[in-house]
Amino acid sequence: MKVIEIKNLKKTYRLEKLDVPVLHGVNLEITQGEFVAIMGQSGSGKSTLLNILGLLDKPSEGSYKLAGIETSNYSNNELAALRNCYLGFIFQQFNLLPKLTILENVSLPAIYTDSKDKETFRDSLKLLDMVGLSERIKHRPSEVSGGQQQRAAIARSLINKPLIIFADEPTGNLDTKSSKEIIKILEDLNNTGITIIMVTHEAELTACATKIVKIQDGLIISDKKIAEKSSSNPVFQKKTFKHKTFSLVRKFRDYFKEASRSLLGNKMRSILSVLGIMMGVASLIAMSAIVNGAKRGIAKDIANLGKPDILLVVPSCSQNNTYIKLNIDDIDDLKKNVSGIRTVSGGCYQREQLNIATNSKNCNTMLIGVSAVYADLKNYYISDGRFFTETENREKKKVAVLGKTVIKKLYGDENFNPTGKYIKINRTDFQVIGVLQAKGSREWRDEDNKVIIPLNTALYRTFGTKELEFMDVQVNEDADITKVSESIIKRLLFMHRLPATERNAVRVINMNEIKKTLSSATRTFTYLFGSIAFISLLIGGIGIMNIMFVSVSERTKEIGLRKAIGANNADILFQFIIESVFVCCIGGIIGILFGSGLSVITGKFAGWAIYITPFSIGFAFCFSGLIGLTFGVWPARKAALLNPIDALRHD
Ligand SMILES: Nc1ncnc2c1ncn2[C@@H]1O[C@H](COP(=O)(O)OP(=O)(O)OP(=O)(O)O)[C@@H](O)[C@H]1O
Repeated sequence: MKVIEIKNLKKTYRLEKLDVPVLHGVNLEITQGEFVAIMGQSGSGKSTLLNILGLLDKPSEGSYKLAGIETSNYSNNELAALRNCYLGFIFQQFNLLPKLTILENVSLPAIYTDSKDKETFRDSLKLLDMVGLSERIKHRPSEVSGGQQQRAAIARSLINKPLIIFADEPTGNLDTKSSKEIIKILEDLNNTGITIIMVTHEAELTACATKIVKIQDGLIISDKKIAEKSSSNPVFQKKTFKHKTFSLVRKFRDYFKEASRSLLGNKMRSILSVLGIMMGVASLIAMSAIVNGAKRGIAKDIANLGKPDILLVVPSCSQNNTYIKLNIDDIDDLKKNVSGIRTVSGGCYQREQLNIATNSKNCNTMLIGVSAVYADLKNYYISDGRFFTETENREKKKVAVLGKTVIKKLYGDENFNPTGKYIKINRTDFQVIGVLQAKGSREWRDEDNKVIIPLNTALYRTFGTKELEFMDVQVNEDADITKVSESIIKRLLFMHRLPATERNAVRVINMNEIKKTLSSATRTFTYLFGSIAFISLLIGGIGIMNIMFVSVSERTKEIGLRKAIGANNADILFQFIIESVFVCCIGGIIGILFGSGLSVITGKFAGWAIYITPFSIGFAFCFSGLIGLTFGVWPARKAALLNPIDALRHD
């Protein structure tokens, strides 16, 4: 049976502006089981012909039938499958992958087939035994001699049980003894029915050939059959030349294995790739931790501002150095005479910190005197006991509500319930009637380090003053807050007998405005830090792309070899994309750990609130994978589209 039939085959290489015709209409027939030696002078076109016969290159013109089927109708992927299943290659340069062991090199073509791992392992061992390399399976190519490398390459070419073996000057780099050994192996293989097509310069190596084809200036000048030999390889009849498909799961497992192998094989390059993305992810995590911490703090501040629609009234200094001395009568006056007001709370606090003593323990804290409605307006919740009533306020009762920090300082345990007990404020006994629910501390400010007493008690018994420091005015829901604010100023100026020109003697602050400002500051923070982190990740991604391009360029020969032994475009594309995604995900994980550690340490030293959310961790990880995918596609595509023979010839 004719296994190869070519008619009028031409090949012209196209250089930039120059056409180089190499084969000028070659006709050749090879029968199954033959051992063909192709000979000719250097530059005559032997390798070009062999590469076309081996489906590594395409002819410019003419017909090439492999097993009776025209090959020009096959797609690139089908050609890859044909190379993988039916053809074996032995190169002058051996083309073993230096980072893989001899055993791994031999098994390599099997990863592009559907054969089982165990089978491949067993077959590889058998083949290595056959070529006399059983003792060297764990060695790397650089650790064995040239002859041994070529024997390993022969074993590799046999792993998928090929029907034809193409050998391009297989002994070109070997000494005489090794050359003889290699030719002997090829002869033995030919005796099992495998067709051998070998390019050689050396006439003595053609002793075992059954046919010698001589080529000169791109034309066959002699095609001489020396011995009659043909075989009817039973495998040949069983096999069909069609593209095989096999489990995607297995394919991806192999891509993953190849990617990790290649990353481990190029540690320095992998570390550099990981580093770039790691820094990007670390900055993303650190920034999101800081922004989320700040957001939480701001949210707490907003909550501490109390109910919505509250106006804070505070004395202020006008241009004439006048300021309104707010007093307790203003509270009732505003309630009565300004429409749109729901309730008013007055307040004063001791700026100098007080000494509160009980059981001989002292504690410095903030003493605040407020109206009974204050707790409701400012969202103060009581964890034990109760807040004081308006009656207790009017009757100047000596009762106090304590914050958790005060309790901890006085009783040693913040969970202690001191209701009913007495504490001394300025040598006067106050009964503790309630405990404030913890609000937490924010940077230097501890919201729980306070004692609240009724306003009248504070003014008349403790502070000895009639001046209020602030008033909180809650506005009706349907009222226009700006108008109410204006009316309050007018009423206070009137009550304190000040002209309208002194309107700056009091300030009315709209808490809603403050809330809006805080929220918009949070948003600005998020966008600012988010874009910085995004840019640093982008830079990391561009770094990955550069390194991947370098990797593709460094490994062009490897890509050529993989394609020669059967990898199709998708195999190469996925291998490189998975490598890039894999590197980015590892960079992402290290970046998450590094960024979290960094933000916690920075937070401790700078006194910033830090909050690392599971979302930001998940987002950083997925985003780093996405960066790997996005920036890996271009280099991977470049690798996938390489022509096998051009890639193999790459230096
Ligand atoms: N990719 C290419 N682009 C342009 N010219 C090429 C290319 N490959 C080969 N050639 C040219 O084609 C001609 C034949 O090359 P080929 O490698 O087939 O010769 P050969 O007979 O195998 O030679 P040798 O025995 O020295 O390997 C040479 O002149 C070579 O320069």
